[in-house]
Amino acid sequence: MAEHLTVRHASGQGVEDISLRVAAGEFVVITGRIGSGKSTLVRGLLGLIPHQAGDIRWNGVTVEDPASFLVPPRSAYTAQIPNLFSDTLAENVLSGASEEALERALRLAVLDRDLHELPRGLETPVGARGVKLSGGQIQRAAVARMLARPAELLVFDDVSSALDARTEAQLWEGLGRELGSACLVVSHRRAALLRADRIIVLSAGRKVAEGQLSELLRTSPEMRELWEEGQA
Ligand SMILES: Nc1ncnc2c1ncn2[C@@H]1O[C@H](COP(=O)(O)OP(=O)(O)OP(=O)(O)O)[C@@H](O)[C@H]1O
Repeated sequence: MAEHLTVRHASGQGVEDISLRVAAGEFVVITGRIGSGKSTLVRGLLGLIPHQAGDIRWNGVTVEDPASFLVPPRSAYTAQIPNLFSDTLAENVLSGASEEALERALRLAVLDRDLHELPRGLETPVGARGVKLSGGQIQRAAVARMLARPAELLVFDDVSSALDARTEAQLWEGLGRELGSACLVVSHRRAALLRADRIIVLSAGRKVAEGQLSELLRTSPEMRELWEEGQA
């Protein structure tokens, strides 16, 4: 879906000449150190920041305006620091999706266990004027919102602040079991790396390795270091 993509911030930093593909149903992890360009790459890919060179494609066809095209039912995204609207938790998760989707979305996002702690459960007002949720709860609510409507491609930018390692493994396993969507996941966690069909390793804005975990652990020093430092 990206061919030779270059995305630079005003500072000049960013990612250079990255090509990546995600096939239907595939689970692809983008990993790398802090500041290696993982968020810049997914934000550029989704058209949330402009790219300076390269091409974004969907089923082989160039996408002229990714920001308006890569939305449900094609693609959905959870940002590293998402926002909730000033409304109830239920409305934030549903925002127009069907009620039947709610229970599954809450369960898959591992938010169901938090509901009894909230003063009014799903009817608790959240967002700027509502009850203050933890950073993890906000991120899980955003994941639940993403899962409440079908999308062929789910993009997660680092959910590790929302989920402990075991719960993150549960999320990836649940997605695999219950949804057929392709996943593009930014993560440094072993839970994600172990689940990955393919891993893309970034370093200083460049793709330095790509492949399956076992192969990368043999061939990529950067992957080996990341794995050994892994906090999972
Ligand atoms: N909005 C911005 N404006 C200017 N430079 C930025 C901006 N966001 C990121 N950068 C720079 O671009 C480079 C890549 O950052 P990016 O956030 O994509 O890395 P990352 O791998 O996602 O890191 P993290 O693990 O912290 O999320 C870094 O050098 C960073 O300082």
